[in-house]
Amino acid sequence: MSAAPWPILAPVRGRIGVAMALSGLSAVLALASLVLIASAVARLLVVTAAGPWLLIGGAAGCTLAAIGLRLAAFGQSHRAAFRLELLLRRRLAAHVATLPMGRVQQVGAAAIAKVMQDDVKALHVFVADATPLYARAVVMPAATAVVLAALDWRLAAAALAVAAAGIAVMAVAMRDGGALIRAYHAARERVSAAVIEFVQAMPVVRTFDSGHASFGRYQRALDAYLAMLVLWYRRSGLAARASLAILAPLPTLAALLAVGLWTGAGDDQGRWLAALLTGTGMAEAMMPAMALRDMVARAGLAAARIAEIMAEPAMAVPDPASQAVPQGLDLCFQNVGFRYAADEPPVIEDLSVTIPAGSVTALVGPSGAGKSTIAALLCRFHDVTAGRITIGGVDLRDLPPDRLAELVGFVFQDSFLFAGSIADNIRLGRPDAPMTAVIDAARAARAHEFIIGLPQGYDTRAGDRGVFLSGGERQRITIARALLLDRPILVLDEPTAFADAGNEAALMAGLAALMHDRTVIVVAHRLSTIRDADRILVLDHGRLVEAGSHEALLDRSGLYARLWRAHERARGWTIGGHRHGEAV
Ligand SMILES: Nc1ncnc2c1ncn2[C@@H]1O[C@H](COP(=O)(O)OP(=O)(O)OP(=O)(O)O)[C@@H](O)[C@H]1O
Repeated sequence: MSAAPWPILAPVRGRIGVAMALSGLSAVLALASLVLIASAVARLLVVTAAGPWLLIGGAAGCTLAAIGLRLAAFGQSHRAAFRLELLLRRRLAAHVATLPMGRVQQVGAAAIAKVMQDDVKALHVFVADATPLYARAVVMPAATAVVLAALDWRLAAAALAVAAAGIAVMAVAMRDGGALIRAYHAARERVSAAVIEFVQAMPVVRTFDSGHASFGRYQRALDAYLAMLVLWYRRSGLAARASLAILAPLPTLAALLAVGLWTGAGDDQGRWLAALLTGTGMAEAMMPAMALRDMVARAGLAAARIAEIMAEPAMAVPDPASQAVPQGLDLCFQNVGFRYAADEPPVIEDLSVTIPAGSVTALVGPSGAGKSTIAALLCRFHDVTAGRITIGGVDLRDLPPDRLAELVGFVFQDSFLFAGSIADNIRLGRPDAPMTAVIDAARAARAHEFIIGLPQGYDTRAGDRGVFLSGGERQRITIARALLLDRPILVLDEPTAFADAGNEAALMAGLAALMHDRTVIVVAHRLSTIRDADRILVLDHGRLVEAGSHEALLDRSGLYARLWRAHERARGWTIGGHRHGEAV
């Protein structure tokens, strides 16, 4: 992983350059002010000399200008930081929007959000605060060395020797610095992740282990973090403190005094005073170098993570010139194969089946058979790795994404609600839909009754910090959303997953309305919900093993018949081992 943040700062390089130049100039003026003060004091020591008002005025002017330039430098760097933050967030958002949905799920929405928030923020802080300091840490010692050399080479040599000793000891403190900083940040991130997991998993934690085992992970992360800090301290603690002591003003002052007295360089009071005033600042200006190195490393890590997301390949989009138009809406799987990663075994193998337009097709099979993967392939969350899927004879990959979205609607298990009103959530794909259409969709999805019971009805806020809705209620809102969109092909992955026995029937009635005149592919665990499907495709280990109507499949006495019998048995049994209807 590259640890250099500079390439990613290219869009604001100009502004950063100006900020650094202003900061460097400010350092030079601060130095000039010291030289002028030294000259003024030297003049005052000579009784006959007239009041050195010009020098004092010059020093005051230089100081004010130095302060002004420093403020201007930070102003520039902050403007650059805000611009960079805006640019990076926009670019990341635009790029993430082009990634295949399946890849977004694999990388993890939380991980992507962290890059877009925290890593971009880290670069903001770096540009805003570190770049002017960086310029100062380089310009100030260099300019001081020049001034000292002009005053007296022996005094310059003394100050440089102290600074060199400080840097040498600092280099010892920073050996393995890059690796240590990376390990330190990795340990810190593990602590953050463990805290988040601990808090998010609180309901499970409290139910199952009263916190002992789960706290262990957090504890281990903290222990590793502490061990990291101790190691870092052992490796570099003494050297770091020694370097800070050497780079403090006193050692330089002592060296300048000693050399001045010894060589006679101090005979010229003006020069000596100037050397004493300016020389102490040389070593001190180098002190932030250590903190800056850490900031550069942190910004480098953030930049590398941003670059990693930006390097994720976008979903292949068809050539805009190719105007492939589906002839009808038959869905056809032709020798479809799919694997989640090149080095993993296929989860779908040689699937060939045609789903006629207007039919209801159910996908069933044991857990892990590949049902949800097929649903995801139909929505192009992933692209097939062998064969092809066509709509009306056109490969999904040859349809522009917005055209595909116009044809295929979906309802998945994890129904996401945006922060906004319930009505806006239903309107998501059709923001201009009239309220009557929203209510009709909610009625058909069996959501209207509970919505009007909410504090502000359809205007009640849902999603983040909104009203608390049950899993089934959220799912019915997403079904209403799909209904309002009115897509000709509908993919439903476990649409009744959260429904209880009572509202499952109501939900199925709503779904029946949704299925009317549409091509529907429904993934189901509860076989009772799909027994009326036109055709049931039975999958096992990624292969199509049976296909037919409920009755035909029962007659075959194959996998479907076994699944059905298991389903019936499960429905008949209650916890405690009593059959429905038995006296308890
Ligand atoms: N994002 C993923 N990355 C890697 N492997 C995955 C991913 N999602 C699913 N799989 C694997 O693909 C196989 C098929 O999973 P899939 O979710 O499609 O099965 P399913 O039939 O829908 O199962 P279930 O009924 O339990 O939901 C499983 O072996 C699963 O572990």
